[in-house]
Amino acid sequence: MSIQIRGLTVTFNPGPDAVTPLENLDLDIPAGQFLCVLGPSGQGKSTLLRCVAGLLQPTAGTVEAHGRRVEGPSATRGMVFQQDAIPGWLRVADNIALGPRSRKIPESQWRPQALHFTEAVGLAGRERAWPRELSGGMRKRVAVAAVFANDPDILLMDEPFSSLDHLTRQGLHRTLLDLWAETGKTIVFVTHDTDEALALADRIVVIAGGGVRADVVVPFARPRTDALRMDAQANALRATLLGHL
Ligand SMILES: Nc1ncnc2c1ncn2[C@@H]1O[C@H](COP(=O)(O)OP(=O)(O)OP(=O)(O)O)[C@@H](O)[C@H]1O
Repeated sequence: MSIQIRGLTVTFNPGPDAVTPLENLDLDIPAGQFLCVLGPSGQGKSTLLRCVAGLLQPTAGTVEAHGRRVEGPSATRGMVFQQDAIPGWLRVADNIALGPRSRKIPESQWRPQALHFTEAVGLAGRERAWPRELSGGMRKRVAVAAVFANDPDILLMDEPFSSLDHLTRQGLHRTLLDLWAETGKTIVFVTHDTDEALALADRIVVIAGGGVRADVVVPFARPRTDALRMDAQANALRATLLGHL
């Protein structure tokens, strides 16, 4: 599902203490793209994602998903947050089934998908575990399986892996890229880490000063390995991006 953002402006606290992280921002995201949104702290990345999610109404401008105006949250747009947002009182399997169950989808429809994504994220055999019995990386795997099991068209991910160590994060990158390749969903992934964006994205936009400061295509084939850190073209792209941060 494609996303069109036109003239997006968000002002918090109108008046003398007004903050306007986004001002007249335009962005088109084609269906199936893996877009990373990069930017310095406090420049409106999360605000942008919340507008696309329908969790925040813009002060001006519009967000459209597949040609329809976003006016509130919808199951067609799934979110994964930085915090461990999975409910601690639900076992792994119930966490992964939470979305379709709460939408009253018949179990015969969601059960095979839930099992598939449980396996795909590497949690087969842990279905009856409680979140507190899992590592931080495994809890993230539950969150990723849960969002895919709810079958949104668009995945909005706000620094989902930033609390994880390098190796755990790399593992989750591989899992996410495999699931993205398999399902063809549109992903908007916010990060402040240039290397994470280069590892994941088809395209990277830098958000700063209210708008899109840079918009680059990432030309590297997948799977991308640590060798990318040594690659001259990747270094040039990294330098360009860092120059905008
Ligand atoms: N609900 C709110 N009320 C008032 N100001 C807000 C609110 N949400 C965000 N802001 C302000 O808007 C600006 C942009 O915040 P936002 O969280 O979108 O930035 P960000 O780029 O995601 O930052 P970070 O990388 O640190 O997460 C900041 O100055 C923040 O303080």
